[in-house]
Amino acid sequence: MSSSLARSRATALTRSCARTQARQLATASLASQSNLVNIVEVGPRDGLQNEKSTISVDTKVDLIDRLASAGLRYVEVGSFVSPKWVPQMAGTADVVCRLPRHPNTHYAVLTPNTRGLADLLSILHTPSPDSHDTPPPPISEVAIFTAASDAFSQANTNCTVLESLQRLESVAREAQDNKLRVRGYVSVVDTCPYSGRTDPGKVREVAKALVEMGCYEVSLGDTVGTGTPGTTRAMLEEVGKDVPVEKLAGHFHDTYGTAIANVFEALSFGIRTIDAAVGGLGGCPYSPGATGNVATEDVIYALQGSAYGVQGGAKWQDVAEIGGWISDTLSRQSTSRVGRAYAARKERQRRKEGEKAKL
Ligand SMILES: CC(C)(COP(=O)([O-])OP(=O)([O-])OC[C@H]1O[C@@H](n2cnc3c(N)ncnc32)[C@H](O)[C@@H]1OP(=O)([O-])[O-])[C@@H](O)C(=O)NCCC(=O)NCCSC(=O)C[C@@](C)(O)CC(=O)[O-]
Repeated sequence: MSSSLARSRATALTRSCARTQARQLATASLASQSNLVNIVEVGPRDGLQNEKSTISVDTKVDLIDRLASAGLRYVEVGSFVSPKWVPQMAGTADVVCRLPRHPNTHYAVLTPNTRGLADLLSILHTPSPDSHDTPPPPISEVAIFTAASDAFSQANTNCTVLESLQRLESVAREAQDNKLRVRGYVSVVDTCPYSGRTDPGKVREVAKALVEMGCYEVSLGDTVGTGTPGTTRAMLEEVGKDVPVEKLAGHFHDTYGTAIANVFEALSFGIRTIDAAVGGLGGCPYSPGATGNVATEDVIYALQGSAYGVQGGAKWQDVAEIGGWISDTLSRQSTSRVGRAYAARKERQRRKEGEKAKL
């Protein structure tokens, strides 16, 4: 065999070994991963921020209490953002002060800047006037958010992506100094409502920057809800080059009806944290035309009989009841397919029992 042929065979062998090794590593890492899915319930924040009617603090606290009682282990309860930008989040300070205590449920709030974080910290650090023994409100985490396009970042937070990352660095540092975990969001990972298709390379760059500033997890937001399993996979593969899958979460809006398919694509990629909103509530006020998040009850229902379970064991029926209640309270239709089917089934049963009682 000529030496150049031997060299090229050796190179091919090395490449094929490297590919096999990479495949084995990926399989081993997936196999060692739990198949339990963490659901981040964003209904009280992402869900309510876009509602037209005013929502009382009582209703918000009641919603959070019901969600935690149903077994949801992680609830985003509001945002310390400017009320001029997002009026529905104006009562977040009151919500935080009245949070129901559920020891197994983590609560988080969004803080877009140091002003928002300072408002949160002043609540956490001010002793309760009633009793010095009362522990501070149970907030263990903040979420910071930016985007993969300048146009969306400008519309949502009045600055470019780069400026937002600079702004968020001090928020992340200060939050960690105050023993709060930090979660990051990247919006418009599939399409931007102002500038069109998003470059997955930009998503990768921004997600990496968030991890570098200390985010334990980065949630990838298909804000507009245009993603398909194909585009979602391509974006995840790009981001996965710089951010380990254990640090990624999926956040899918359901505008084109592909959110559940995208959830399963993300799970098959190795992601184990999915954001969802009860009743399919939600939408970003700066994402015109986008509908709500994937419904929590739809995600839990779809996971039945699959290889995955739900961390905390929340039942889809309980979540559908809450989705029905909050939708009625807000005088809107639930967009959860499961919630609607469940309500229709209950209505049929009620009618049947009514007819039986008449006989
Ligand atoms: C970031 C800012 C504040 C910049 O807004 P700005 O106007 O550039 O801020 P500013 O520093 O110039 O301040 C302007 C005024 O706002 C006040 N202000 C300043 N900061 C705060 C604060 N934290 N809390 C309360 N007030 C605040 C500040 O005090 C001042 O008051 P004034 O002197 O005019 O009376 C603004 O753009 C903002 O609040 N944006 C929030 C937008 C938002 O909440 N969007 C929805 C959440 S993100 C989302 O939904 C997407 C996600 C996460 O779900 C994932 C996905 O689906 O993609």
